[in-house]
Amino acid sequence: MANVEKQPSIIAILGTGVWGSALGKLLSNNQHQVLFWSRSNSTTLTEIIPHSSVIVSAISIKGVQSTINKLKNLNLTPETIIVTATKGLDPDTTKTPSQIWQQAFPHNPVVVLSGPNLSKEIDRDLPAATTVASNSVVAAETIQAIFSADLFRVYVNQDPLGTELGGTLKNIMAIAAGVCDGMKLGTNAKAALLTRALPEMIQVGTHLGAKAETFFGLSGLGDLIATCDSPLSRNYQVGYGLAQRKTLEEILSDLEGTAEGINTTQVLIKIAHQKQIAVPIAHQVNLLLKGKITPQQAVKALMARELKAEFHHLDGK
Ligand SMILES: NC(=O)C1=CN([C@@H]2O[C@H](COP(=O)(O)OP(=O)(O)OC[C@H]3O[C@@H](n4cnc5c(N)ncnc54)[C@H](O)[C@@H]3O)[C@@H](O)[C@H]2O)C=CC1
Ligand SMILES: O=C(CO)COP(=O)(O)O
Repeated sequence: MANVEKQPSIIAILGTGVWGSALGKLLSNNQHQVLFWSRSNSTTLTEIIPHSSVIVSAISIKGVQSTINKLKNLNLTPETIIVTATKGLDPDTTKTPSQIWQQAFPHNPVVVLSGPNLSKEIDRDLPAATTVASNSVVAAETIQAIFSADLFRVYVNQDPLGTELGGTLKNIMAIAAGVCDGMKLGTNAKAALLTRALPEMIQVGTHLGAKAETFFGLSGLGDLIATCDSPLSRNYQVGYGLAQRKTLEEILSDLEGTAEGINTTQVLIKIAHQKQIAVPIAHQVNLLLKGKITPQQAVKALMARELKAEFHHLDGK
């Protein structure tokens, strides 16, 4: 890590859901002053943004653009670092949250924070690691210093898109993993699913400009392992419920917080169609979410795919 001072900063957190609250707690424990904003509390953005050197967004994807629109009138200084912790894709533009933030604030450094970070475990002070990624190494190292703690280890990465897509795409795979466990398909099936999920994520990521190696890091493989193996994951819970033949409406009515994978699946299918990328697992998750197939039919379809070499470079396709 570069020689970045761990001085107390004033940090605005946008979104007071479970992730925004957990991030706020980490920062308060590091002696930073945390100012929270959410659409439902009485504090206004005008009251907190001008005082903050860092803005952390932990808003679900559906609220990112409207929150940015509110911030645009506030004349951010170009030194203000924007950190995005959202794991989703915009349904209208298919953009990632960091792309939306960067487009709105082209002169500000934008840092992606993503990793295997189930908020309930972090709230219980269990050890965890994450990645902060940016085109600005200085900004990423500043955020690394601000968040790092005895129980929260932060790595820097220079591939913000790959870091963001790892955390976003694994939500689709977490739905599939929940289905797999809910159907009690066994350990072999789960291992096969997760192992094939990773190259599917890499295929999409590299088509969109991310580096393949990023997907082997905390934000890719790390988050895939965490979310696909934990009943704490809301996306996993969605898949588990589908395997029990609950409707999506029934599942969502019991769900605590946001399962971004539902929207991400739809957006990914759109991207995959436009760019002609094969996304077999996401395709089955999409059909399941839409109620067009049963979990059993999804398994059958994945098992019946055309036989092929394990790695693309082996058959040149
Ligand atoms: N909970 C977790 O363990 C983690 C969650 N994330 C990501 O962080 C994001 C937030 O997740 P959670 O806090 O878990 O969800 P949550 O459902 O608990 O909170 C969502 C937050 O977004 C805000 N929001 C939603 N729509 C909005 C709108 N139209 N305008 C303004 N604000 C709006 C809500 O008010 C709330 O503050 C998601 O993208 C999630 O994938 C990332 C890492 C870990
Ligand atoms: O991204 C997460 C953990 O890293 C949280 O997963 P869920 O959104 O599925 O709960």
